[in-house]
Amino acid sequence: MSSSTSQSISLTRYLIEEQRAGRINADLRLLIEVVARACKTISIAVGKGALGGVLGDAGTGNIQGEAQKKLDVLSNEILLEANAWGGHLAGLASEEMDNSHPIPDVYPRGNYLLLFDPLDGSSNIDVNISVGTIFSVLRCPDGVSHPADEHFLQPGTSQVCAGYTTYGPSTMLVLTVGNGTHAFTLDREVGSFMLTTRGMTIPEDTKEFAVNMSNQRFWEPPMQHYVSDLLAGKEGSRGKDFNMRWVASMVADVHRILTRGGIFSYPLDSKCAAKGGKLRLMYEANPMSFLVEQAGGAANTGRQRMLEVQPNGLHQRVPVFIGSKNEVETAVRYHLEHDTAHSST
Ligand SMILES: O=P(O)(O)OC[C@H]1O[C@](O)(COP(=O)(O)O)[C@@H](O)[C@@H]1O
Ligand SMILES: [Mg+2]
Ligand SMILES: [Mg+2]
Repeated sequence: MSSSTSQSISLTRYLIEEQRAGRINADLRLLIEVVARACKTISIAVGKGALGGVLGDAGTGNIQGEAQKKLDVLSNEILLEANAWGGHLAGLASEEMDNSHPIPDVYPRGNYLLLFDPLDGSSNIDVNISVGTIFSVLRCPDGVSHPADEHFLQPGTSQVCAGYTTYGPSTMLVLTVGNGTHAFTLDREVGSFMLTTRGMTIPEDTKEFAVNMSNQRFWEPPMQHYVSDLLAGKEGSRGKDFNMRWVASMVADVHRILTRGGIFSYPLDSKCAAKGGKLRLMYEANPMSFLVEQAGGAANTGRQRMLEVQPNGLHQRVPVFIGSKNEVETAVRYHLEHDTAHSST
């Protein structure tokens, strides 16, 4: 499993190590620092809860057709403000904004594109359960000075960095720049993210699954079959008992999996089929998939490796199976066997 570090180094020191090793350049290092600083500000706002007047609905909606929470809007503004001045971006895109935003000429600009889910797990904000921020970094295509939505539509394999922050009992940042996945814990006294787990690794097998079971009757047959075999336990074809967890904050569910293994899935169901799924490819599924693959896990739509999906829209939704490698492959096998058996009919 992963190695917790007795002598913890700061995020800045870790990023300088990566830059010295030639794996990242100064611009990406500074961009990550800007995002981390914005997440510290969000962590303070989340931590204030009712005292800070940040709970409840904002009274506005987003392009997803969802009612925005005050913290969705506030977190988005904090990330926008911090990155507009950062000087490392050509453009950014967010769950809470209809279209991407090129960085205006008056600001210092860079060659990266940032995508983010400013506040993940919004349904848990008002009930004091862990929420988070998820982000993904791509390169701006050469010769493009004012990137538009289409310039962000790069497959997950093109990500140069991905991360999330969880605002829970402690605030943690989990990050990859393509050299493993590492966890940093915010030391509130010092105000710095300190490396607490270097090289997170996900066990290949697991006895723990996470899915919103209340959607069961809307699932496709292969998903019904897969989950009923999990629930059948050791008396069933899987020959072992499985436990279930569902926080309803993807960051919290995936963090548990990066820490002790498991499988998280938000499959296609007849309620969200027209939209292609519930969770968003560009700023939820792709960054989480990069982090999980870098920790030895797997991520799939049920029919395709997540990171190879060619995006067709900024807010595109996809089915998600992510976590322990062998368990994700098992879930995929149920789908492929079903599709093969039903391909002629
Ligand atoms: O409400 P459900 O069906 O349990 O869905 C929960 C899922 O929706 C999400 O809250 C969607 O993300 P946002 O909160 O960023 O919109 C995920 O974090 C979570 O995994
Ligand atoms: Mg989300
Ligand atoms: Mg969100």
